[in-house]
Amino acid sequence: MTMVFLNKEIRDGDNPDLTEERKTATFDTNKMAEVIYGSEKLARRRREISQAVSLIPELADSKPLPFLSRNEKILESTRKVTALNEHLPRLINMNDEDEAWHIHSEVIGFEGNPLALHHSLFIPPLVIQGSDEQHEKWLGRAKRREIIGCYAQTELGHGSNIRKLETTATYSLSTQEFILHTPTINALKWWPGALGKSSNHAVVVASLIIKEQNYGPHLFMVQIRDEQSHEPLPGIAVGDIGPKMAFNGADNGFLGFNNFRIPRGNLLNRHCNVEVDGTYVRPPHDKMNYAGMIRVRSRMAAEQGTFMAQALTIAVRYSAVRRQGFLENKSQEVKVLDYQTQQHRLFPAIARSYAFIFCGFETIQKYETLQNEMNSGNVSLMADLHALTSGIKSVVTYQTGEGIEQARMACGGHGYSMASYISEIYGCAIGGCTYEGENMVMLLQLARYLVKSVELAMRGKPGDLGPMVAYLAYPDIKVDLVTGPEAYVKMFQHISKRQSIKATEKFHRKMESGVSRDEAWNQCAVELTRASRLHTRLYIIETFIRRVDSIEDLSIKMVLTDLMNLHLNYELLDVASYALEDGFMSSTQMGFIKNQLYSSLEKIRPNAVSLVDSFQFSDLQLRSNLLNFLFQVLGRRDGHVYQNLFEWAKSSPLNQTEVLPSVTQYLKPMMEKAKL
Ligand SMILES: CC/C=C\C/C=C\C/C=C\C/C=C\C/C=C\C/C=C\C=C\C(=O)SCCNC(=O)CCNC(=O)[C@H](O)C(C)(C)COP(=O)(O)OP(=O)(O)OC[C@H]1O[C@@H](n2cnc3c(N)ncnc32)[C@H](O)[C@@H]1OP(=O)(O)O
Ligand SMILES: Cc1cc2nc3c(=O)[nH]c(=O)nc-3n(C[C@H](O)[C@H](O)[C@H](O)COP(=O)(O)OP(=O)(O)OC[C@H]3O[C@@H](n4cnc5c(N)ncnc54)[C@H](O)[C@@H]3O)c2cc1C
Repeated sequence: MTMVFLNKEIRDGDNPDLTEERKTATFDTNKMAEVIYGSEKLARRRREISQAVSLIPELADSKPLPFLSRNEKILESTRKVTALNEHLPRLINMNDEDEAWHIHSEVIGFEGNPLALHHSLFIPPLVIQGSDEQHEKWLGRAKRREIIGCYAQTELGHGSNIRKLETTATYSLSTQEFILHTPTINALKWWPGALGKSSNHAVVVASLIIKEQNYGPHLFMVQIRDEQSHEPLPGIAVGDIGPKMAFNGADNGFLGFNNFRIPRGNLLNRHCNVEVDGTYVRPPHDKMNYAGMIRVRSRMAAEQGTFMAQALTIAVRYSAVRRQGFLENKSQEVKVLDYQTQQHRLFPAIARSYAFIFCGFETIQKYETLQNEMNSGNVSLMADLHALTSGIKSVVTYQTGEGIEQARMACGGHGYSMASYISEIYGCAIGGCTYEGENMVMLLQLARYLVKSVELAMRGKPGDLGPMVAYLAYPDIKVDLVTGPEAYVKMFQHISKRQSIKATEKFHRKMESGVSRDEAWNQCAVELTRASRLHTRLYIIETFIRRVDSIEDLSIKMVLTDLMNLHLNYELLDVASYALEDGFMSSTQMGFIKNQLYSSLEKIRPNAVSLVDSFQFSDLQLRSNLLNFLFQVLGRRDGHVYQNLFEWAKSSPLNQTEVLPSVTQYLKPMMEKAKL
């Protein structure tokens, strides 16, 4: 197989409609990939990895995954991930997390696997919260995969409100051990990925109790299964929680403890500790134990942006080969991509994918700075990054869900088939609205920060506002949108500021009228979450503009400017009512935004296929290659969807026999009976 990524390069046998699209592009997709992934080297490495993977047959799916049972899915994902691990040292730089993520998502896809959480949720908290001694003890073993782990925090009864987790870790002075216990059914750990059947270790989050005092949630390293037999250890009840909307190649699980003892040294104690005599040593920040969650949230914008980009690659390519209906020329049906409604469905989502990826790389860097600062004892950046990532995680997951669903609908009936792969992407991505902090809960976390910031501004202390919220104290000066992106930012700042102030004032008025603080907060919660969304969308816009400003290559800058303008107009139109309400935006400006939006769609049209080609997802990653094996087929780079859809249907297990037992056992007798 030849892997070809240059948009202008034409491959024999590709669907001519797609070839035509690639010819009209005004830029080089390899150059765009450098911008998306950060550098020539990073983009090239991704291509090299995809190329290498494509040459190893055992890394491909052996069957179309939707036709497999749950057990078969887990077996298949485990087969692939263990085969992959054998090849990894040769294929990637083992210290590079992005390369690891890329190769896993290529080989495993969205079905998950029993090691996915080992790398993303078990090792990181051990690194962040474990002492050097603890790293010595477990980290090497974990990295070598001598042990398999997961992150067990959520319980049957509590996920969002961590302070109320019921699993206890009681310090025993006499034996210098912690006794882990699950006092009620509600306290069973519930959801942790890879816990059910695969892990033999877990980082367990439990309430630390010393001399009957509760010190809140802390992290403990716990062995849950025997390393030889893989049987649960005495005092442990563990199992799978059953099938989910997606991610069924992974075994999310439950876990209960019956007075299960672990040594004192198993409390992850880089930042806090329990001394032999039971003295508690506080961490430098109250929420230090939550740092791992900030880390994961900081990675979600780029991750979700990539998920949406995959669905869009499938939908845009398909829309360029799907012909249905007529425009002016009645002798040939048009590509559905030529319909304005189709463009409006897909192009703003392409812009959001780019925006999320750009924003995501910034937040990952911010987290790395935080991590370095924390290691040297400075925790002052935690509050800001917690607020920022809480908002970003919520907005990107929701909008990614919207974008993927639009991609599905854009593929008509074939989008609803699992052959499109879009439902699997959707099922996995939409989980992001819930995992790593339910979206409303996280928006309300950001709202706390915004309310405090507005209060500072109201108290005449704008100098105390961080750069992220400085605009809350800016004066209102009308803007002329014709002048370009800065004016859009100012308009958005006004909208966001006004909503934050309105929500804060409402909250204050409620309290002044005698309503308790918590009740007043709840009565303003919808307005508060609106403020958080606006603030976050403003932040994403600003990162997009910053990124485009930094680009030197003219052809790339031009097409990304078109995409950015589309984003600016789409986003502003979506929230225009906030600015129309107080007259900050005129109806003439509203008309201008709409016209700009429609003209952006036209400008993007010739580059649409190349904009998605630039993500450089392989056919394997999109589950769209149908070489020796049968996979999902809609997003194929070569555009040959129809014959492959037919092959896919033929491979359905239902078609392996002409007459099914459902017919012989039930339908046939029913019809016979009806004849009597
Ligand atoms: C190598 C790659 C391998 C494989 C890849 C293969 C394939 C890829 C393809 C697909 C994979 C895709 C996806 C994966 C699929 C599944 C996901 C799997 C994992 C999911 C994991 C989880 O979900 S883990 C559990 C996460 N749980 C949560 O997030 C819980 C949310 N709740 C909380 O965080 C807290 O309870 C709370 C923050 C909401 C409230 O905490 P609380 O203690 O009650 O605090 P408050 O009283 O509200 O606030 C007090 C002050 O504290 C401040 N605060 C709170 N948190 C923080 C913080 N983290 N940092 C700093 N400050 C914080 C808060 O702001 C308050 O401050 P004030 O000043 O206002 O007082
Ligand atoms: C695919 C997947 C993988 C997961 N993997 C893991 C894992 O590996 N490890 C792990 O520990 N956990 C994991 N989880 C669990 C996940 O983190 C929790 O489900 C999530 O944090 C939400 O908590 P919850 O289930 O308690 O939701 P709830 O909090 O019960 O949410 C229910 C509703 O209540 C609302 N609500 C709750 N509190 C408030 C509030 N204060 N204000 C306003 N509204 C509120 C929510 O907005 C929501 O609408 C996973 C979950 C999923 C779906």
